[in-house]
Amino acid sequence: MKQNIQGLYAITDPTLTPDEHLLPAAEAALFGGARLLQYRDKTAPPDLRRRRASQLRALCHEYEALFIVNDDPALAAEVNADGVHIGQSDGGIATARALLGDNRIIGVTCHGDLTLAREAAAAGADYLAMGRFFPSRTKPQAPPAEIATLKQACGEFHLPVVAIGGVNADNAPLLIQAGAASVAVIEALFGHSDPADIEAAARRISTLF
Ligand SMILES: Cc1ncc(COP(=O)(O)OP(=O)(O)O)c(N)n1
Ligand SMILES: Cc1nc(C(=O)O)sc1CCOP(=O)(O)O
Ligand SMILES: [Mg+2]
Repeated sequence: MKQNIQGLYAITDPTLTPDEHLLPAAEAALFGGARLLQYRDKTAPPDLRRRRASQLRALCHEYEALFIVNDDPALAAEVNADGVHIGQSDGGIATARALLGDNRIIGVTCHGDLTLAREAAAAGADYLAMGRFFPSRTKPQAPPAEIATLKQACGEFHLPVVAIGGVNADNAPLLIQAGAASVAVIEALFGHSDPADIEAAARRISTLF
């Protein structure tokens, strides 16, 4: 499972994709080639989050893609997700590892900071997420990161590095050439409402790998 952290990493967004369209939108991204899918919803009530996370896990596994839950290691454990993504304020790697065990994936936000990346790698992260590399309308306040730092991280760590922030089919090649194992994308996929357009956008990015 951990060796499959590679390729297009789709991340859901409740503002861009209303709940009633979540499953068809996610399926379109998977059909277009997404290899990982993260459920990122900070606003849905707990029951709905549980139900959607279980449904997305099943969908991802139909496409042999990895299913990751954002922010919430307890939910990831409860729905038997493949892993969790945590930021610098999301409770720490040790807590997540205690809930998820050694076989699940823990991804960690390291911004553009090699010190954070070294700490995350030493604490047992399975992938390092760096960004944001381009302006992002989804998370404009995310601190900017340099592609030179991405290149350095990809050379230094024996872990996959995921690049995020304003990524689309036109700029993704810069990140892949720098060594990113995966690019994480929200708006360039889910900014489309027609599933056929989501699928086409996913395919354009997926074929870059
Ligand atoms: C793959 C990936 N990389 C970075 C993030 C950002 O995580 P975080 O810093 O915790 O911010 P939020 O997503 O929780 O707003 C991510 N989710 N996924
Ligand atoms: C959730 C998130 N985290 C970031 C970081 O830099 O840590 S950038 C970001 C938003 C990514 O969405 P889009 O592809 O629409 O820019
Ligand atoms: Mg977070």
